[in-house]
Amino acid sequence: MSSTKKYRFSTECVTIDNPNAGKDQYNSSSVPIYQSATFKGMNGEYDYSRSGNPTRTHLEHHLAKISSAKHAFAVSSGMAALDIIARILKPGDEVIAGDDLYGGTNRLLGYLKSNAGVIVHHIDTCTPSTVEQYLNKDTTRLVLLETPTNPLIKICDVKDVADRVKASCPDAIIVVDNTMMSPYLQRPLDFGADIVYDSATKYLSGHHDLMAGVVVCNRDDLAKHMGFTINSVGNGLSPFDSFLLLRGLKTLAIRMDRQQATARIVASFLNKLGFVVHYPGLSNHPGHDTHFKLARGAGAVLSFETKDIKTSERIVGSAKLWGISVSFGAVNSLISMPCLMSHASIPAHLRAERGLPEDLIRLCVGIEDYEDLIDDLENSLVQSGAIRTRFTPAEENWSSEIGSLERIGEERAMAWEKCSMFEEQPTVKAASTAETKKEGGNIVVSAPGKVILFGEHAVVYGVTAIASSLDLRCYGCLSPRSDNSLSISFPDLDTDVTLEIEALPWKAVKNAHDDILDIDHELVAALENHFPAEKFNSKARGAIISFFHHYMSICYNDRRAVSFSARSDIPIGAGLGSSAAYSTCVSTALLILAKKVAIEHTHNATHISHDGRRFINDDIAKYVNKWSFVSEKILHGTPSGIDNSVSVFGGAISYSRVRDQAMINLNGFKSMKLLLTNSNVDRDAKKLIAGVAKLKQEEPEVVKGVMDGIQGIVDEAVRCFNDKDLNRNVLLNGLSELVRTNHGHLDRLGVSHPTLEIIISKLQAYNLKTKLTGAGGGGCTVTLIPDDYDEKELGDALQKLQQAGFDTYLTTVGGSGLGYLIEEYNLEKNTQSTNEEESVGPFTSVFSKDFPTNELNSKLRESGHWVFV
Ligand SMILES: Nc1ncnc2c1ncn2[C@@H]1O[C@H](COP(=O)(O)OP(=O)(O)OP(=O)(O)O)[C@@H](O)[C@H]1O
Ligand SMILES: C[C@@](O)(CCO)CC(=O)[O-]
Repeated sequence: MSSTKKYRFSTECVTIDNPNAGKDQYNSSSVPIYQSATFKGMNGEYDYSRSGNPTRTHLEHHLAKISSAKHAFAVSSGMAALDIIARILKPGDEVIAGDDLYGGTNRLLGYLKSNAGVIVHHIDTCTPSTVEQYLNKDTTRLVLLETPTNPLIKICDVKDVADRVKASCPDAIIVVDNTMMSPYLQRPLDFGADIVYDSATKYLSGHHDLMAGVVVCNRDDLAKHMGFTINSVGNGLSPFDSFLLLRGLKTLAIRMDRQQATARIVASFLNKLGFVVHYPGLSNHPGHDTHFKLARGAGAVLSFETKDIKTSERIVGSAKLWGISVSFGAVNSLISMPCLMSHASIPAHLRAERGLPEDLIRLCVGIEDYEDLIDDLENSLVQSGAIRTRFTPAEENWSSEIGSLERIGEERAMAWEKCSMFEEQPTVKAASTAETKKEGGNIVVSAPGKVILFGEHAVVYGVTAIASSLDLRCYGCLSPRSDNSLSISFPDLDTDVTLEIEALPWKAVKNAHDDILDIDHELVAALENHFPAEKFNSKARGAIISFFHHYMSICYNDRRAVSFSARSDIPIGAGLGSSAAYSTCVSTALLILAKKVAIEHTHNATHISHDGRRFINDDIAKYVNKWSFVSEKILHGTPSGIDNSVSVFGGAISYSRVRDQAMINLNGFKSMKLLLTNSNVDRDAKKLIAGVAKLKQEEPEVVKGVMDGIQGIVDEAVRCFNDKDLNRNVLLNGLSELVRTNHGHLDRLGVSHPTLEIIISKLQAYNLKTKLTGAGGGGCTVTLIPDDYDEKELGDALQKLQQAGFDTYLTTVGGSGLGYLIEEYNLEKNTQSTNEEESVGPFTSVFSKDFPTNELNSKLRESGHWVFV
C-alpha cells in the first residue's frame, strides 16, 4: 500500500479513496459492507474474509493514507494489535516496556513472560537514560513505548529513546502505542518508531460502538510478518466493524479538536482549584515541552489526584454527565478510577511500586458543551466534599493544601473566569433580522425586584437559595441629547447629575472593551473621587458610580450624549432587590445604546407569561445578566448574583452561585401568596453582607453550623416543591415551618433587627410564619399565606401592621424578568429626532418625581408594548 499526502489532515480523513478504482459497479459514495465470508472464483483478489475483505481493504488503505504510512492493518481490538506485534518475539527475547501501562497491555506481557519465555522489563521509559541501562545488544528485541502514558500522563521522548535504542541495538524494534493521541496529533513513525498501533475502539472510531485495533508501519519485513499472523490467527477486522471504523475516521479531526479544547478548560479548572492535575496541555506539566516536540495537541485525557480514595470514589459516584466507564476516546465524556477499573488487573503492590496513586481519577473528555461538563464536575466535587464553596473577603488567601480542600467562592469564581479565556465571548445578536431600534430614539426598559424565600446570605457562601421575581419593578429610560453632556436623574433619590462627557475620568478606564466584563476597580476608585461622599447621598452615589462605570466601559468607543432616568416602585433598600432591578435597567439600556445587543422591534409581540413566550432571547439575557452582576458588585461588594439573575430572568428559582448560572425553575413557588411587610428601617446591604463575612472570620464554626442548617432547609424546600404528590396544605404548612427556622439562622448571623422581630411576633399572633428577606438589618419581612387562610384574620393582621407604621404588600410572585418597551410612538412616526425634548417624548413626565410610581407601568403601556425575557 502506498500513500501520497495531498491534503491537510481533516480533508484526508473525509476523502476516502477507492483502492480498487473502477471496481464498484454502482459508484457508491460510501464504502459498501462486503458482509461475505467467501468470494467465488479461483483467481480473484479475495477468496476468504479472514485473509482479506474489500471493506477492510478500503479501511486499511485509508488508515495508511491518514497515517502517512506504507502499511496498515485493521484487527479486532487494540489488544489484538499488540498480540500481532508481539508474535514477532521469540523465547529469550527481551522486551522493555513502561511502568505506567494500560492494564490489558500489562496482562498480555505478563502472559508472554510466564508462558513464552520472553523477558519483560517494566521501567520508566519516560527517562531515556533508564531505558539505555536495560538495553542488551543481543537480546533486546522490542521496546514498547506509550506517550502520554495512561493514566499518569507521563511523556516519553520517543525520538530520544529511539535514537539510543537504534545506536546500541539496531535489531530492536520500537513500538509505540499511539491510542491517546491518534495519527491526527502524533506520528511516532516520523520520530524513529518502527511500528505504531492504536486501539481504534478509542478516538479513531470515536463512538464506543465497536472494538478495533490498527497497526501501521513503513518496514516491509515487519508488515509481511504481521500480515502473515493476521491471516493465520484470523483476527482481521470484520466487514461491518471496518465500515463503522471508516465512518468514524471521517470525523476524527473535528472530534479531536473539540475534545481537546474542552479538556484544556477542564484541566485548567481543576488546576486552578489546586488539584494535582496530569495533562500535558498545562504549562506546569513536567513533560509539556517534550510532548509538544512530538505532538500537535495535548489530547483529551487527563487525570487528577484528590489524595483520598473515598473522596475520589464519591466524586466518581456523584458524576451524572461524566459516565463511569473504562476506555476513552468516545464522543461522551467518561470518568473513572483507573486502580479500580482499567488498571485493576495490575496487582495493588505493583501499582504502588509503579507510583500509580489509588485515588487517581481519570477524565476522558467528550464533545458535550464544556459548561455542562464543568457544572457536573463541580457539582461532584462539591457533593463529594472535595471542595466547599467558602467565601472569605478578598484579602484572605486561599489555602492550597489538598485533602481538606476548601475553596473560596470568590476565588473559585475568579479561577473560573480565568478559565473562560478559552471560552468564546458571548455573541449577542438581534433575535432576527426584523426591524431593530431606530437610532436616536428612547430606550425604555424595566426589571423586577425579588423576594428571597430561603437562603439569603448563605447563598453568598455557596448554599442554594430560593427566590422569585416580584410584580414591583424598576424602570429606566435612556434618551439622546443634542449637546456633549450626560445627565442622570434619580427622582426616587432626589438626585440629578449633569456633566460633560469628557469631564469623566476616562484615563482610568482599564476595560476599554466589554470582553473583560468585570468590575474595573481603578475606574470605580476614580469615580469615587469624582463623586465624593460629602457631596452625594450614599444611595445616589452608588447608583451614579455604577451608571458611569458601565457607561465608560460599555460605550468607551462610542461616547454618545444621553440622559438616563430611573424610577422604581420597589421600595429602595428594603431587601426586595431594588439595586438588582436598577442594575439590570442600566446594563440593558447601555448595551442597547452601544449596539452590543439588539432587540427586534415588532408591532405584534404578545407576552403570554414568563414561561410562555420568551421574546428576548437567552443569549441577550445572559449577557445583560453578567453586566448586571458587575453593577451589583459595585453596589453590594460581594453579592452572590441571585438578585440580578432573578431580575433578568424572572420566575421562581432555586439558585446556587457554585456556578452563577445554576438556576432551576420552581413552578410550585409561583402560585404562593406572600405578604411583604416593610419595617421602613433603613439599612445598608453592603455593610450587612460584609458583617456576615466578618462573623465568619471570627466565629467560623458558628457560621458553618448556620450555613449547613440553611442548606438543609433549602434542600427540604426544593424537595417539597418538586414533589407533585404532596398535598398543597401539607406543602404550605411545611414551608411555613421552614420559614420560621430559616429566620432563626439569620438572626444568629446578626442580620435581624428589633423592628423585624416585632413584625414577626405580631404575625405569629395570627399563626403566620415570617422571616426577614434580603440582606435584613431592617427592610422587609416575608410571610407565607396559606391558601385557605381566613380573609378576615388576614385583614386584621394587615391592619395591625399598618397601625404600627409598617407598609404591607400582598403579592404573588414569579412574573416576567427584564422587559423592553417597543415604542409605538417611535415606530409610527419613525422618529429620528435630534431635539432632546421631542425625542424624550411622552417619557419626560413619566420619569419625573411627581408621577406616581404605582402608575408607571400602565402609563408606559400607553406608549407601546413590552417584550420580556
Ligand atoms: N430607583 C432607583 N434610582 C436610583 N438608584 C436606585 C434605584 N433603586 C435602587 N437603586 C440603587 O440600589 C441601591 C439599593 O440597594 P440595596 O442593596 O441597599 O437595597 P435593595 O437592593 O433594595 O435590597 P436587597 O439588596 O437586600 O434586596 C440604592 O442605594 C441605589 O444605589
Ligand atoms: C444578602 C444577599 O444574600 C441577598 C441580598 O438580596 C446578598 C446576595 O446574595 O447577593
